[in-house]
Amino acid sequence: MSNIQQAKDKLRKEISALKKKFTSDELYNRSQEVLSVLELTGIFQESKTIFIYNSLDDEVQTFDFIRKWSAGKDFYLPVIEKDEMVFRRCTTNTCFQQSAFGIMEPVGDNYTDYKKVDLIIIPGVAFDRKMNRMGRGKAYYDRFLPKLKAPRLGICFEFQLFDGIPADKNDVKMDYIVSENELIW
Ligand SMILES: Nc1nc2c(c(=O)[nH]1)N(C=O)[C@@H](CNc1ccc(C(=O)N[C@@H](CCC(=O)O)C(=O)O)cc1)CN2
Ligand SMILES: Nc1ncnc2c1ncn2[C@@H]1O[C@H](COP(=O)(O)OP(=O)(O)OP(=O)(O)O)[C@@H](O)[C@H]1O
Repeated sequence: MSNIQQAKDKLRKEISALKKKFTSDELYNRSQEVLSVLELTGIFQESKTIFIYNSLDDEVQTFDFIRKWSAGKDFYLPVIEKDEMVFRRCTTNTCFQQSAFGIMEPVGDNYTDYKKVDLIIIPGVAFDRKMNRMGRGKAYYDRFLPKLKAPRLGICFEFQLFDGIPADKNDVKMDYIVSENELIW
């Protein structure tokens, strides 16, 4: 394993320990703060077709947010299919199926009209103020993002945001990062 991969794994463990200090209620409340910053941004307000994610317990919680905005915006969620990430529509009628990672993935057709996407909202384990992002170590987003021209907006809790994190040439940079306390672009 390279030095960068080792440094990333170490940081993943550190973040995982930090997250354990918060109850799920605290993470839910912080999620609401992060999302209220997101709602203030022009890029979110102006976007209609949005790629987002269905959160795991330790990520910014998106479930209520998607429902709240689903009348005015079209949301799509990731599905892992043959080790590739694809996106499917999420409406109030969508059926979900639990993936191997424990994520609820929409059932239905894959959406491939990538040029219509206005914004992609991306989870991460850690981000830095130079716009680097580190994920869960499977490179799904790093492989997917070059297919899309839409602005990339990372969302995270403040304790996941650093001045610098380990990054290499494959890591795709964010255009915006939003936390409870910061909006970076
Ligand atoms: N909410 C959400 N959905 C997503 C992602 C994500 O990061 N968050 N993905 C972004 O890629 C894709 C799924 N990728 C995932 C990759 C790893 C793990 C995971 O739980 N990994 C374990 C460690 C597994 C291991 O032992 O290697 C972990 O992080 O604890 C989950 C999802 C698509 N959907
Ligand atoms: N675009 C790519 N194509 C092929 N392999 C890649 C690509 N990006 C990263 N990898 C490899 O995949 C492995 C995991 O990468 P890395 O730790 O950067 O993932 P990550 O940032 O956590 O993933 P993700 O973007 O899915 O959240 C590394 O071995 C890395 O070299």
